[in-house]
Amino acid sequence: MTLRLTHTAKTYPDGTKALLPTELSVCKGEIVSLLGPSGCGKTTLLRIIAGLETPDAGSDIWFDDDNVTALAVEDRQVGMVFQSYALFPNMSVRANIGYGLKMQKLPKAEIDARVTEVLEMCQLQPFASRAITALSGGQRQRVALARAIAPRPRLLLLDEPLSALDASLRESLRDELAVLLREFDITAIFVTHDQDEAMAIADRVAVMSHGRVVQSGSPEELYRNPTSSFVAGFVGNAMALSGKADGTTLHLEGGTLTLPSDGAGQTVYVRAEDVRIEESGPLRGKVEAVTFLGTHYRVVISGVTSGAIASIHSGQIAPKVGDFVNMSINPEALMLLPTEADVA
Ligand SMILES: Nc1ncnc2c1ncn2[C@@H]1O[C@H](COP(=O)(O)OP(=O)(O)OP(=O)(O)O)[C@@H](O)[C@H]1O
Repeated sequence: MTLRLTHTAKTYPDGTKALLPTELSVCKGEIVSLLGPSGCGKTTLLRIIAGLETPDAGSDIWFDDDNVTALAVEDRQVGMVFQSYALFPNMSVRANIGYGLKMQKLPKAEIDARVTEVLEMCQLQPFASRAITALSGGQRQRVALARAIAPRPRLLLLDEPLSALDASLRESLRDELAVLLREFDITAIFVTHDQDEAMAIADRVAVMSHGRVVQSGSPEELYRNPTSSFVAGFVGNAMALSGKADGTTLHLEGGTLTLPSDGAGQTVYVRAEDVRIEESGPLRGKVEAVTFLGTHYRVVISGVTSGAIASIHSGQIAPKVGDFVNMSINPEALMLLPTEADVA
C-alpha cells in the first residue's frame, strides 16, 4: 500500500502546534522511520496516520486511492506495535496473536493457519502455548509484532517498539526487526529517537524537528549530505568547527584547514571518524579525555575550535590525557552548511 499525506497538521486544543503542515509519501513496501528528538511530533504524526488523532482541517491522508482522513481507526486496517507491548497477559501467545482475527470473525481453521504462519515467521513456535507473563521482553515484543501482522494490515505502524528493552537485546531485536519487516513485505512507519535504530531498520528516514519533517532520505543520504546543521548534528553527531573562512581556507584556533569550496556564510562540520590523529596533521590540540570502546578509542581534544572535538582513533595505542596531538581532516570530509540553518 502507498501512503500519502498532504498538508497534514495538528494543533492540540490547548494551542500546541505539534505538527506543522506536512507532506509525506511512503511507497508500497517501503519502511520509513520518523526520527527526531523528544517532542518534535513523531508520535502525533503516527497517531494521525493510525486514526487515533484527528488532524486539522485541510489535512488529507490517502491509503492508495482511498481518502481515509475521516475513517475511524478500526476501519483503516492498520497494525500497531507500541513500546508497551499492550498484550493480554493472561492469554497464551497463540491466543494473543489470534485475537484480532477472532474479532474479524474469521473461520477457526483460517485463524489457526494464519497464527501458525506468523508464529513461524517470528520464530515463536516454541512459545505458542506459553502465557505472556512467562516471556522475556524481547519475546513479548515479537508476539506484539506477530499479533499486529496476523490480520494482514494495509500498513504497519511501530512506535518506539524497542525502547523498553535493554541495550544488547535492543540491538539484536533491531536487526531481527529489519529482516522481518522485509519478509512481511509490508509498508511500515517506525517512530524512534535513536538514529542507529532508524538507520538499521529503515529504507528511508524522515528527520523531524519542531513539528516539521526537515529532511527525508536514505540513511546514507542523510549521513553524507545533510542539508541543515540540525540533521548533521542529529544524524551522526557532526561537530561544528568555528573559525574564520577565507575563501577555501578555514582558520581555526588550532591550525588551518582546506575547505572543499568557498566557506563564506557557511558553518563547517566534521564527524569524529574523519578527524585523524597523525603526526603530520595541520591541526594541533590537547587531549582532554580518552575512552576505550572495544573497536576504537574516542579521543576528546581541546584547543582546535571553540568547543572540544572528538576523534575516533582505531590504532592499538591511544594518546594520553594531557598529550598534545596533531590531526588532519580530508577536505572531502568537511560539510559546509548555511549558517542560518542553525535554527532548524
Ligand atoms: N494531547 C496533547 N495536548 C497538548 N499537547 C500535546 C498533546 N500530545 C502531545 N502534545 C505536544 O505536542 C508536541 C509533540 O508531541 P509528540 O508526542 O508527538 O512528540 P514526540 O516526538 O513523539 O515525542 P516523544 O519522543 O517524547 O514521544 C509536544 O510538544 C507535546 O508536548
